[in-house]
Amino acid sequence: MRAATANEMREIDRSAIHDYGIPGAVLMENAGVAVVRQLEIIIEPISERKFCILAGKGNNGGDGYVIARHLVNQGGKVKVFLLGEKAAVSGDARINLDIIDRMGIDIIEITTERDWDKIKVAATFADCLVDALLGTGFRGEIDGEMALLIDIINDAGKLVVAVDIPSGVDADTGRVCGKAVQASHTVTFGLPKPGLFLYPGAEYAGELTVADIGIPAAIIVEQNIKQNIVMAGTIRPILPRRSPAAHKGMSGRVAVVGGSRGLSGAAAMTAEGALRVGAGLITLAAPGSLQDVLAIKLTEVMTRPLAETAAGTISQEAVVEIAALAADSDVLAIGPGLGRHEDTTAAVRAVIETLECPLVIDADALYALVGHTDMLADCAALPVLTPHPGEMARLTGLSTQAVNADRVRVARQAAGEWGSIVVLKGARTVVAFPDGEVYINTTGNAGMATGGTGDALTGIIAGLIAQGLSSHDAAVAGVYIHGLAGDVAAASGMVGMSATDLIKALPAALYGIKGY
Ligand SMILES: NC(=O)C1=CN([C@@H]2O[C@H](COP(=O)(O)OP(=O)(O)OC[C@H]3O[C@@H](n4cnc5c(N)ncnc54)[C@H](O)[C@@H]3O)[C@@H](O)[C@H]2O)[C@H](O)CC1
Ligand SMILES: [K+]
Repeated sequence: MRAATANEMREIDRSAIHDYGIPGAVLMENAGVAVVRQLEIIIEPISERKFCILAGKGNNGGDGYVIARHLVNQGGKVKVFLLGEKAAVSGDARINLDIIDRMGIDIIEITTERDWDKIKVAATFADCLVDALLGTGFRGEIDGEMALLIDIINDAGKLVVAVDIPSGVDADTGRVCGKAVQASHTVTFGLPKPGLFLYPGAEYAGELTVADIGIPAAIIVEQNIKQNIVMAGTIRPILPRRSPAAHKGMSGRVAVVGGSRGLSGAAAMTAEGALRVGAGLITLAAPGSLQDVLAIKLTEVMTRPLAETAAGTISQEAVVEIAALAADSDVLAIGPGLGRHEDTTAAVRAVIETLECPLVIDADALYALVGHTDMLADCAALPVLTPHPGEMARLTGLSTQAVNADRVRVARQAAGEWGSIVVLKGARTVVAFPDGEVYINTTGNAGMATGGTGDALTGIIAGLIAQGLSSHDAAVAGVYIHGLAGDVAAASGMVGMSATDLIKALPAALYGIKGY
C-alpha cells in the first residue's frame, strides 16, 4: 500500500479537482460520509449519541461540517465548535458550514471566555469528540488556542475520532509538533500518510481506517509516490516457495562472519536467524578461539575458525579464509559481535571491497564503514546495511535524535548517497533504496527492544537472500517477518521476551503468512 506525504496528498486532491473535474465539495462529502460510516460501526446507534465536533478553519473543518450534517440526519445530538470566526471559513468548507447553519445545527465560534466554558461542558457530556481541526494543511507547531483546545480534547477522556490525521501530528514524519490529539480512531482519506505508521504519530492515530473518497486511481499512479507500507499482502507473493522435493542444498547457503572473545552470542543469533527463516546450510566463521563455545551453542550451524588478533577478534589474515567461504556461499552476513579492533575493521573493509556475493552488513561492520561509506557504491552486489539509529547517527554524522526525527528522509538520503539498501531499525523499521523507494514496516512491538533482535534480523535477511530472494525483497520481507516473529513471541509476554524467543517464533511467523 502506498502512503502519500501531505504535499503529495494535496497535489492528488488538486489534480482530482482541477485535472479531472471532481468538485472539491464532492471529495469533502465523500470524506465526511466515510467518517460517519466508521462512527456507525464504533458507536452505534448514532441516534442515541452526543457528538462534539471541533472544526478548524480549513477543509479539515469542512469535513467536520459534513459529518455534523449526516449525524444530525441520523438523529445524533451534535454541537460544532469552530476555532475562529465563520467569516474566516471559505470555499468548500464554507458551503458546508452554511448548510449546517441553515439546518439550525448548533455552531459555536470559540471567541470568548464563555465559549471556552461551553466547550468544556460539551466535551464532558459528549459520547464522542470528532477532531476536524487540522489535516494536511497543518504547519509548524501547536500553540496558543489550538493547544488549549487539544488539551480539552485529550483531557475529556472520551472516544476521539480524528479526521484524516490527528491534529498536531506531522503527516510525513509522525512527529508530534508540540501537542497532538490522542485519537482512538483515525479515518484518513485517499492514501494513508507515513506519519500515521511512524511513532509517535502511529500511537496518536489509534485504529486507522483508509477511506476511498473517489479520487481516480490514475492520479495516484501519476504521482509516482515512493512511500510504501509493508503488509502481509506485500510480501506473501515474494516469499520463497519450497518444493516438496526440496533438499537442504536447494535452500541456499549462508555465511556469517562475526563474534569475538566474549561476544559469541550475537554471531550465533545471526546464524540461527538464517536457519529458522529457512536457509539450507549456514556456516558461522568466527575467531578460532570461539570454536568450542560456538560448537556447543550451535547444532545445525557449521562453524569455521578464522585467524585472530591477540584480542580474540578476527585479524587481517582472516580475509582470505572469508573470501574462500564466501565463494562457496550465496550470501555473507558480517558484523555481529566482531568488535572494533583496528585490524578487525581493516579486515571488514577488505571483505566489503573484494567480495562479489550479496552482503548484509551490520553492527561492528557498520562501525568499520564510518568515514568509508564511499566504498559501498563499488560493491558488486547491492549491499544491505542494517543500522540502528545510533549506528546511523555515526555513519551520517547526525545525532540519534535527528535520525529519529525524520526516519524516512534520513534513510532515503543515505540509501541514495551510499548506493545501498538501508534498513533503519527501530519503531518502525524503515527500508530505503537508492531509487528513493521507502518501505515502512508495520509489525513488531516494544518487547523487541532487547539485545540480539538486531542480530536475528541480519540472519533473517541473509537467510531469505540465500533462498533466492533479491536483496530488495529479502530486506522488505525480512523486516516484516522479523517483526511478526516478535509479535508471536510477545503473545507469551512482551516484557521479558528475548531475541531467542523471537528466533524460535520464526517458523510460526512464516506459517502465519504463507500457511505452511
Ligand atoms: N480538496 C481537498 O483538498 C480535500 C481536502 N480534504 C480535507 O481537507 C484537509 C486539508 O485541508 P486544508 O484546508 O488544506 O488544511 P487544514 O484544514 O488541514 O488546515 C488548514 C488550516 O489550519 C490552519 N493551521 C495550519 N497550521 C496551524 C497551526 N500550527 N496552528 C493553528 N492553525 C494552523 C491554517 O491556517 C488553515 O486555516 C485534509 O486533511 C482533509 O481533511 C477532504 O477530505 C478531501 C478533499
Ligand atoms: K484532524
